[in-house]
Amino acid sequence: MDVQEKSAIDKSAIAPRGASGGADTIAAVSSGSGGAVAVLRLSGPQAGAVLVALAGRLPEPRRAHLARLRHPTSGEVLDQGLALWFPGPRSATGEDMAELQIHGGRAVVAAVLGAVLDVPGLRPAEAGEFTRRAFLNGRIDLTEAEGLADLIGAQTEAQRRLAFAHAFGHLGQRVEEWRRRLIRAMALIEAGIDFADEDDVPAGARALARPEVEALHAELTAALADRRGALVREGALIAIAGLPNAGKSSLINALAQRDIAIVSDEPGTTRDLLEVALDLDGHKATLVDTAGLREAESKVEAEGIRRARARMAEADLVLWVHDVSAGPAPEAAPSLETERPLWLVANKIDRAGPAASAPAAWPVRSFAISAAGGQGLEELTRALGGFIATRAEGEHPALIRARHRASAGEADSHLTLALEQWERLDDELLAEELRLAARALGRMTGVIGVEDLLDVVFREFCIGK
Ligand SMILES: Nc1nc2c(ncn2[C@@H]2O[C@H](COP(=O)(O)OP(=O)(O)OP(=O)(O)O)[C@@H](O)[C@H]2O)c(=O)[nH]1
Ligand SMILES: [K+]
Ligand SMILES: [Mg+2]
Repeated sequence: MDVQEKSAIDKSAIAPRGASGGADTIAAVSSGSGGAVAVLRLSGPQAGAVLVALAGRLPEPRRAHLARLRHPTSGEVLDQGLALWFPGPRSATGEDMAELQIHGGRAVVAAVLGAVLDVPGLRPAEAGEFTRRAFLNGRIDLTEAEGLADLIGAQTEAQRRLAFAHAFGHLGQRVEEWRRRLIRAMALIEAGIDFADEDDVPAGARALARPEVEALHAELTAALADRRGALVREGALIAIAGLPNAGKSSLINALAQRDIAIVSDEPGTTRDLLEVALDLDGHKATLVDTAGLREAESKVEAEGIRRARARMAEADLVLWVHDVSAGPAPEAAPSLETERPLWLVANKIDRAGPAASAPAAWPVRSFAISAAGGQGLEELTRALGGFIATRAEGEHPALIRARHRASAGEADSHLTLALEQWERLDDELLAEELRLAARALGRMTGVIGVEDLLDVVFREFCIGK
């Protein structure tokens, strides 16, 4: 029986659109708009010929060469710039590639790109197509492609660091290592199937495989329990809660420095959840303003309160806002029916004076602020950034996206079943469970069965990447 999983995908089934036999040659501007220098990239079998047509000759591989760039048919000089030649397969996409660094002016870029695309057989690249070709040619795995998308989109320092590790193979290597170990365990069991009558196969092949499967199962379960990747990528969810009129909406407006929520002296102003994405001291967070918690006076308010409680139950942190001008903070932290981390934010210290601002002794962190006046907000922002940093720190987590968690979860459930039924399943069925687990892991890096996923992954890219 063949115990090796297919190690490469069937490329013909997922070749770039429009490809016939060999791929087309694609071209696009890969630099952002508006810079002094624009970078034009070409990939495909005609890249070298186009470079010769424009720059006069093929530069030495991977060396920048200053060249006059001419229109291939009219001979008109279009610009002077740097030409680079990256012969495949040792290029970013695995194909022959050319790069032109030209002046970034709109007219220059349009003229050079136009001249390139005038060459028969050349066409503009679709969004993410360079990266897609790199994946199809085995230069990167699917998790690395996602990492690149995240790196380009990273908005905070923590996201940049995570995406960088991700883009350069951290997750892919770990998952491939899991998969290889799984295939080894499967091979042991299948050896038992195929050669049961031969003497040299250890009788205890199954017994040898079990500790390895147990170890893998434990590692996968731990990776699934680790939510740090999601925390950095999606950001922390911070719910602002409290009694009506505590100043929750005032606080979200102050932290966002924008007028997001309606503030009024009427209790029960906020009904719907209001969310805003913020960069808190270099860390991404989503803040949610919620309806004040009390006995609802209307159906709409009751629904608002139900939503508030539901969102609080999911939050990484709840900020409990208390109006100190209305009396001292409650002696004990309010029961939220959930066990989320909770900080006390004593608000309106401008009104009550510093004496009243000292919050009651809660077993949590507390802050004294004025959402309206701005006091204490800087300290609160820094503490929130620190909270996210602490929760997200440590070695780079394995599972970052929902897609990764789904694959790992599927693998995990096959391993759980295999271990539970270990003695009852015959060799063939046991090996099948392990094979299904290996397949689920293979989908994460894209070595198998990812045709349906490619559009989802590569859609995130911009043109030229
Ligand atoms: N003096 C003072 N007033 C404040 C402060 N923060 C909020 N307020 C006032 O308190 C009142 C209620 O503020 P909101 O932000 O609407 O309170 P809320 O908690 O969102 O109220 P609901 O949405 O009704 O639950 C408004 O009149 C605000 O102007 C503060 O720091 N100092
Ligand atoms: K209010
Ligand atoms: Mg409000």
